[in-house]
Amino acid sequence: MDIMDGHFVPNIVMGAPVIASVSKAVPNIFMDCHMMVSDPGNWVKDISEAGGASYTFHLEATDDPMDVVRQIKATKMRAAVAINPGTPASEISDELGKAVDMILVMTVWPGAGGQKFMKECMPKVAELRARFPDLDVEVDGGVGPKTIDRCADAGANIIVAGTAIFNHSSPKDVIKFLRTRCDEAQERIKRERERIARGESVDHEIKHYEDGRKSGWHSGAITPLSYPRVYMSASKREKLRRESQGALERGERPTMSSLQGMSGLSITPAASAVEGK
Ligand SMILES: O=C(CO)[C@@H](O)[C@H](O)COP(=O)(O)O
Repeated sequence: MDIMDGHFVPNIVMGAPVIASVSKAVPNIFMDCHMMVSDPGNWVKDISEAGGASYTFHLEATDDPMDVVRQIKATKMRAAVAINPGTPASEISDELGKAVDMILVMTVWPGAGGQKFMKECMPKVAELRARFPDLDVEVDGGVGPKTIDRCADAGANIIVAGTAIFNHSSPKDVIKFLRTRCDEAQERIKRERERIARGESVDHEIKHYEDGRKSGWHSGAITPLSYPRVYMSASKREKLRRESQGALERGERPTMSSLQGMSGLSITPAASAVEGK
């Protein structure tokens, strides 16, 4: 459930009343609420009372993430923290990683469906999987059959997919495919981790992906050299971070067209996704 406030992101999509309606119409539905909002602490109570099961807030939207986690944990909801493409994984402290149930690594700039998957975010997934072996690590944005292997190999075990599912003639098959790839990769990562714990070596597997590029990492290793801590130049990271936090800090907001510019893709209107279903 994508909740957007038109401030943290340049788009507005539903709020607690819609969550409550869905909850009423589909009893016991598990609603993973991705709060793309400027003031994440403000909506915890409303979303919980509306039937939300998991509350994901953005690290860029708060100065006190631990306080937001405490507020979420005071309800029955699971707590999760999301990071934008410009935010390094190292911004997630050990304390925060241990306090949440899930970390969401955005693979597009939040604000709209139909954008291009940013594979540059994959090292962050691998880093977080290595630092928090038992945590749910979610990816969201441009994920589908063509990009799932990168996500699964890096260690993501929870997938959000919009266009790939709603625009397909057989959504069930796509869901099954994505799930199977993640489950297989998770088994492999667990085996690798066990071998590393026993002091055995693990081959550095280089994978060749459909876009002709290759990459690979020790997905189960915990040693700092096994995953890149810095995956972008410091200046690029700062630039991206400024863009991502601009709305809050300078009163500037990314626009729908700047979002398109960042991803390099056209944006699928939500209405056509629904029609596709
Ligand atoms: O939260 C977001 C974007 O803000 C995502 O959930 C996208 O809406 C996923 O859509 P696809 O990229 O899979 O089309």
